[in-house]
This record gives sequence, structure tokens and C-alpha cells, in this order.
Amino acid sequence: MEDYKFLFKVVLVGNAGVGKTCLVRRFTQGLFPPGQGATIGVDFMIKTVEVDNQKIKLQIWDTAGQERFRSITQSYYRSASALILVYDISCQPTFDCLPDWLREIQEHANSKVLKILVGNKTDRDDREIPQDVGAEFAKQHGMYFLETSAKQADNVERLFYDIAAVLIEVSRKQDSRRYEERVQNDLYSLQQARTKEFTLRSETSVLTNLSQKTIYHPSCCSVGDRNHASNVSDAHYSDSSGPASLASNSGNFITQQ
Ligand SMILES: Nc1nc2c(ncn2[C@@H]2O[C@H](COP(=O)(O)OP(=O)(O)OP(=O)(O)O)[C@@H](O)[C@H]2O)c(=O)[nH]1
Repeated sequence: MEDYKFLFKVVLVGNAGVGKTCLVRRFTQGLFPPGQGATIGVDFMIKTVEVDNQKIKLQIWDTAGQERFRSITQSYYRSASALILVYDISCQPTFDCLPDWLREIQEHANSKVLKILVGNKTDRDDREIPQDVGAEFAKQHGMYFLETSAKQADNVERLFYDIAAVLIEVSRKQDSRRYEERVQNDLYSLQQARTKEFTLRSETSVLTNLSQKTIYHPSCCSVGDRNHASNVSDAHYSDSSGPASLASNSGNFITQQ
């Protein structure tokens, strides 16, 4: 049986030809495939990594960038833990399309999905999008940012390991939030139960006091003036809400020590 502590689904999206498949194959198989053909629909690969001595299984979904597959690929966004949005640093149109991709993501992915912007093909010397422009775009849209080269294996391992590390952190926080909520709920129930028990006990003790030891003094009497005291059975109070409102009655109720 495979032992792993976490399983995360990571989905790559972005224009056709930006290098999504090459990034996945570089990471999972350690190679840069020559003459990589276009992806048809979706493809997936699995790689188990180790972060903080824990085995993490990454299920990596490589989607086709071509428009005609869009309705198929969109359906894979929903259950993704992380979405990697890739553009080609040497191809301006792939960067210009990013807002459209973000709209797609917003429409079809979970609102809490981890989003990572990747500028691929840094090995090329015909760069069209400066690094700081990519970084600024990522910042504006609450995304992590990294530039990579699938060809030269630059930052590819780092990309997936960083994602795994962040997802573990997010998952731990969710676990501890869930744990805190559970503790809060338990504490609340306990408190409710205690309050109920306490109210019952105080009601019982007030009633016991009333029936056994409490004497009534009209408000003109001084406390302890036993000459005016009568047994509780003579005490009258008009508030039908019972023992809890006794203290506010005009007469003084004094408990004999
Ligand atoms: N120079 C360079 N070329 C790359 C790099 N990554 C991918 N390529 C090339 O870019 C082309 C497209 O790569 P793919 O990985 O098929 O691109 P894709 O984004 O998966 O494309 P679709 O499957 O059509 O969506 C191929 O010719 C790759 O050899 C890179 O880091 N550097």
C-alpha cells in the first residue's frame, strides 16, 4: 500500500505552446521531450515528493491550451488545489491573454485555489515580457510568481516543491481551524450544559431557602428585625416569574444564617 500524507491536485493552464507539457515532463520524468506535440484534452501524471519528511502525492493535470478543448479542460479546474497559469516570456500574446485565463479560473475554480503565475522559457534570448512586469501582474492578482525554463530545468523542481509546501501549510491551517472550531463548539456546549445545571441548582436552592429558612420583612423593616418577621408562607410576591425575580421585589428577603 502506498503511504503518503497528502494528495494534491495541481492543474496547468495557459495558451497553447507556452510549455505546460514540457514543464510537467521535466518535473515528473526529468526530461525535455524533443518535438512535443500539442496536448489533446487533458493528460495527467503523478509524482510523489517529500517535504518536511512527509510524502506528498502530486496529481498533475496538463490541459490543452487550444481553444477547442476549453469546455473539457474547464471541468478539471473545480477540484484543483493549485492552478499554474503559464505564459511564454518570449511571446507577448501569451501574456496578454492572462486576464482571460483569470476570468476562466474565477468562473470555474474554487475561490480558495492556490494560483501560481509562471513565465516559462527563460533560456530564450528574445524575451518580450520583463520579469518585473510578470511579477507585478502576479502581485496585483494575488498569485505566486516564478520564471522557469523547462528546457534547462531552471526552477522547475522549485515550482512544484514550493506548491507542495504551501499546500501543506494551507491544509494544516485548515485542520487547525477546524480543530479550533470543534473545541469552541465543545466549550460552548459544555458552557451551556453548566449554565443549565447551575440555574437548576440555584433555583432549587432558592426554593429550598424560601421554604425552610427565608423570612419576609416589609421594606420598612430593618434587616434582622425579627419582630416583624413572618414565616415564608406569609411572604407575598406578585411577580409570577418566580424565584429569579425575588430580589427585585419591594420587600426584603433575608436568609437566616
Ligand atoms: N526554449 C524553450 N522551449 C520550450 C520550453 N518549454 C517548452 N518549449 C517548447 O515549446 C513548444 C510547446 O511546448 P509544450 O510543452 O507542448 O506546450 P503546451 O503549453 O503544453 O502546449 P499545448 O499542449 O498545445 O497546450 C515545444 O516546441 C517545446 O519544445 C522552454 O523552457 N524553453
